[in-house]
Amino acid sequence: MKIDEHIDQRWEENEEDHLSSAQDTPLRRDAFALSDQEKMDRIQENVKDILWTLGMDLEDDSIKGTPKRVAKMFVKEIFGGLHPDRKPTSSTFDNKYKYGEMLVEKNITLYSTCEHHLLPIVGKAHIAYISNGTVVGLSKMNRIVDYFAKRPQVQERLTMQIVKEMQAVLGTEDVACVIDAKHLCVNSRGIRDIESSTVTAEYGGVFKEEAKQRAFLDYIKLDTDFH
Ligand SMILES: Nc1nc2c(ncn2[C@@H]2O[C@H](COP(=O)(O)OP(=O)(O)OP(=O)(O)O)[C@@H](O)[C@H]2O)c(=O)[nH]1
Ligand SMILES: [Zn+2]
Repeated sequence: MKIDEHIDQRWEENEEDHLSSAQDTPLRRDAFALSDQEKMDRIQENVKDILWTLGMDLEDDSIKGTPKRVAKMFVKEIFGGLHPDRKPTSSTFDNKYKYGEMLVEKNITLYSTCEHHLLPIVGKAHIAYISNGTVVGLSKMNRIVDYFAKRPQVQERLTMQIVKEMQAVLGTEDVACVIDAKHLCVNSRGIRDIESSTVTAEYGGVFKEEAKQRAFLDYIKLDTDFH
């Protein structure tokens, strides 16, 4: 059986309704019909083909393991966050101590991959929220960033996905995220501007108010002009 027929057949067996929104990563409905191992086997052959086409000697000691390495890196590492099973479970707690101000988790290290060129995006994410009775373990914010970053991404979508997930976990709209990142597709090729970086922001609930945004940006000391 050809692999695509195989995917179709598995999809028929597992079909369930899937409502997607604008912030969702554009996945096909059969995205998880293949197992991780089947994906790695297939990608390994694809990478071998690319290297062979480029004229590389695949018998060379240093290169012969590359197709397998790249396949594993794609499926298990840099695109590992495509699979919903890998979404981190976020422990939440009652806000017993009644902390009512903004909580900011800043300078979260971010490594993602630009979906236009498959080159790295490297930067920092900053998240703020105001509890409405629930608080989340601090490290869970770093984990949420990492999960959504491990996909082919555009920075705008990544920023929105982080906010949407935090809102769902905390049961409040009052969540904000700012990302400041360098795109290697801009820095190392194409226009080759090593200095430029990209800042994106998503503000939910009370963070739509300018005063709250200012307070958040003050915490993270990002020099952003409003007008
Ligand atoms: N909006 C947005 N654009 C991105 C992001 N990452 C990369 N890009 C841009 O996607 C665009 C793709 O443009 P194309 O003209 O199709 O590709 P290209 O010919 O390689 O373009 P150059 O990079 O200008 O050489 C480029 O301008 C990238 O800078 C992102 O996260 N958000
Ligand atoms: Zn790019």
